[in-house]
Parts: sequence; C-alpha cells; structure tokens
Amino acid sequence: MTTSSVVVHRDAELLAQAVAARLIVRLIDAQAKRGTAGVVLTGGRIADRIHKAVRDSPARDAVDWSLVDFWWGDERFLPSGDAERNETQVRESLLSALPVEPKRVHAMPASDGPDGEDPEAAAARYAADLADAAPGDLDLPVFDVVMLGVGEDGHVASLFPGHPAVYDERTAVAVRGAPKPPPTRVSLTHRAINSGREVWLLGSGFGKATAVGRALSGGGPVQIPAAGAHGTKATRWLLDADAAIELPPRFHSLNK
Ligand SMILES: O=C(O)[C@H](O)[C@@H](O)[C@H](O)[C@H](O)COP(=O)(O)O
Repeated sequence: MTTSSVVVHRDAELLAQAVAARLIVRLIDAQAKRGTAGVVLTGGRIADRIHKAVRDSPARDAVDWSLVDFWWGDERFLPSGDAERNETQVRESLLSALPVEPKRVHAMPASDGPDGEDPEAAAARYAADLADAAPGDLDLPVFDVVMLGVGEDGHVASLFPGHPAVYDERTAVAVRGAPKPPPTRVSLTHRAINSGREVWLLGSGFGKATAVGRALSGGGPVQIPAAGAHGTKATRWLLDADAAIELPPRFHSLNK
C-alpha cells in the first residue's frame, strides 16, 4: 500500500538541498539492501538544482555511484550532446563528477543514434533496454526512486495532458507535438513510472501551484498526468512554499 506525503520547504534552494539529501540517503539504503540502486532522473530547472546539490554534498560519496543505475523519465529527441537534452545537462551538472559505471548510465536514444530520426524506434529500443535490465520475466527494472518535475500544466516526464502517451500501456513511448519545446520526445509511461518504489513529484515556484493543487484535489491522470504518478511504496510531493500555495485545506498546516 503506497503512502503519500507532502513536504513543503521554504524556497527553491532549500527544496533542492533537501531533495538532494533525501536522494543520497535513499540510494545508500537501497544499496545496503540490494547492493545496487536504481534512480530515474528528470529534466528541468529544479532537477538541475538538485543535481548540483547532490554533486556538492559532503555526504555524496557515501553512495557507491559505480553501482547506481541511472535511467531517464523522458528525453528531448535531439542529437547526442545537444545542450537541450536532459542527458547532456545532468552529465554536466552531476554525472561527470561521479565515478559512475558507464554501462549503468542508461540514456534515452538521441536523434542521431542507431534509430536516426525515428522516435518510435528509439522508444522501442529504450523499452528493450528496460526489459533487459528487469528481474525475471518482468519488463521493468527496480526503480528505487523516480524523480519527476511537475510542469505548469500538470505534466510529468513528457506525459502531457490529454496526449496519447497518457493512455499508453507500453513502458516507453514517443511523444510528438509536445506543448513544451522541443516537440518530439521519448518518455516513460505511467505504467513504467508507477513501477517505482518511491515516486517523487518536484514542484518549485508559483507557476506550479495550480497544477499541484489540482493534482492533490482529485485531478485525474489524463488531465493532470502528475496526479497519475504513484510509487508502489511511497509517493512524495516535494515542494517549495510558492508551489504549495494552492494545496487543498487538509495540507494547510504544512504552509509555514
Ligand atoms: O524534459 C523535460 O522538460 C522535463 O523532464 C519536464 O518533465 C520537466 O521536469 C518539467 O517540465 C518541470 O520543469 P521545470 O522544473 O523546469 O519547471
């Protein structure tokens, strides 16, 4: 049974530092249990601040980074190395500073990769990568943490309100015509996201307040894809005060 929690931090910087600390502890605990750990990374501004806070954390090296599997929740379908790719940004802000095992950095295919400009083929390749790493006859590996930035419209990963991908039962899909540029992307689906043991929804800034409020007030997963993201063990809404201003009354004690 999943437990849901909402944590509100004073501002974006404290949110980033607190999520970085939470991630480090979560990975330490996963490795203590299983030897390895799996994390799904997200793109965007608060994620970038979190990645830099992990990089600069004094506790950083308590994680054996060579035994962490890095996956992506979504990726912009652009040429490898493009500054707009989520992979490019996190390699610069975090991974290049860590002793990661290259084979455990599972980037989503680029538009100049083996599938060329075919995002459907790229998504199918990623789905195969996920299945190859899965235990037994499952098609998804263990995700100890799935991190998801929440968009102003309530999207997570590249699952946008009302788009076909929100209905898709595969594990990874192509997204065309995304309202957030660039328009072509590859994304995990809700099924893949919701296989994660903990799903963390990251919200920072006034612009996210309405989407966060609607998601926590019973919004549906098609119109508010963030509302459809749940961990098998825990779902954590990790917010700064500005993103928390439209929380429903039952959470008002959290607004310090
Ligand atoms: O590829 C992407 O654009 C992201 O994965 C996207 O899902 C992002 O996490 C949200 O849009 C929040 O982005 P911000 O934190 O920059 O608002």
